[in-house]
Amino acid sequence: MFFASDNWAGAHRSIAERLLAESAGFAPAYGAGDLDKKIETRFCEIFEREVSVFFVATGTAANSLSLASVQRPGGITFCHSEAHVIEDECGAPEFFSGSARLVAVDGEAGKIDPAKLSAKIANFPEDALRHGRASAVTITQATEIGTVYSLPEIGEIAAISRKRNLPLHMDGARFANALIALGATPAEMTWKRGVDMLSFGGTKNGCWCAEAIVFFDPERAREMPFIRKRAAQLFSKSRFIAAQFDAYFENGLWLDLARHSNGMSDRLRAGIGASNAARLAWPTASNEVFAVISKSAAKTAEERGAKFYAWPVPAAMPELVADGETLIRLVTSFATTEADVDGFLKCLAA
Ligand SMILES: Cc1ncc(COP(=O)(O)O)c(C=O)c1O
Ligand SMILES: C[C@@H](O)[C@H](N)C(=O)O
Repeated sequence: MFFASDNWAGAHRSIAERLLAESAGFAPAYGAGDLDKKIETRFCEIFEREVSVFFVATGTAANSLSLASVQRPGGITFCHSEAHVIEDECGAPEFFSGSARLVAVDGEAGKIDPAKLSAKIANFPEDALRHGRASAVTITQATEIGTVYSLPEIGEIAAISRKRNLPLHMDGARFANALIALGATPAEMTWKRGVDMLSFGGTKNGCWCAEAIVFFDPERAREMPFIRKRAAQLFSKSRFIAAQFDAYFENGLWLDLARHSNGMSDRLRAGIGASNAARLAWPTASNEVFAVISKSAAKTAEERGAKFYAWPVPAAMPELVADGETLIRLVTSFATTEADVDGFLKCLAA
């Protein structure tokens, strides 16, 4: 019963087998091989347009280097107040961009509030020498708290960004989960709504270590080869990232894995919703569930082997948890089974 994070899951068998198959023989290094080119073409097909793709090792690298590529001296990137880039990346976005700053924007359900974004951007006029210059906006899809931006919501954030000619980045560490939750296509959920750059995550959805930066306008990608190499993120044996994506995309495996993962969270959501020993903290749509349970139920679950994290009560929801209760985060993955979910739900009823 492993619900701590999809980062705990292993690699899907098909991806592991493809890595093994690729491990023999020789191929040009540093992204110059045929398989690298094949995957770059595959990304263009998936997004229905010419894109530029850069493999990196982690989601943090994908986020930080994407934002670094559009920064300017005194630059400001606007993100949600609970965004991974501002809460969990140890200053990497600021570091790799040469000290650009992150400015938090509030919004309900883990999503940037458009009106608050407009107001924050207005605080940074183009000639604000001391205050800093608005340089980019970033949204997380699916968000850190398991919600997803609707297509119109993405379009609204993009329209605000575009008014000030600010590139819009999407942290897609759980991109496939959001696609399945919305029933959208990759193009509909990104460039067709005004997204300029994407951190495309494969690691949390069955890959061993496969992340990519995707630019929807190759002109914007001109500096990325140098930014990536300077950050020591250019894989010499890049074909092993390409091999993972090759299996990941083959026959739609990536979407099947996300569909399963979201489905296991659906099972959790239904079980918790029907329980009189727990309740959903807020509605979620991806592979993350946040629940309020009694501390005794949490203890029972942990004693029975369940792994999950307590989660900080959002500042905007001070009344969420009563005495004797705790807020927990449950994350499902491609490897989660119905037995895992049902076993956890039984702990709540114990
Ligand atoms: C929403 C989100 N973005 C980015 C990341 C960063 O990924 P990594 O831990 O691979 O740097 C994570 C990590 O799980 C995440 O949850
Ligand atoms: C904890 C957080 O940093 C990590 N990205 C996760 O989702 O598990």
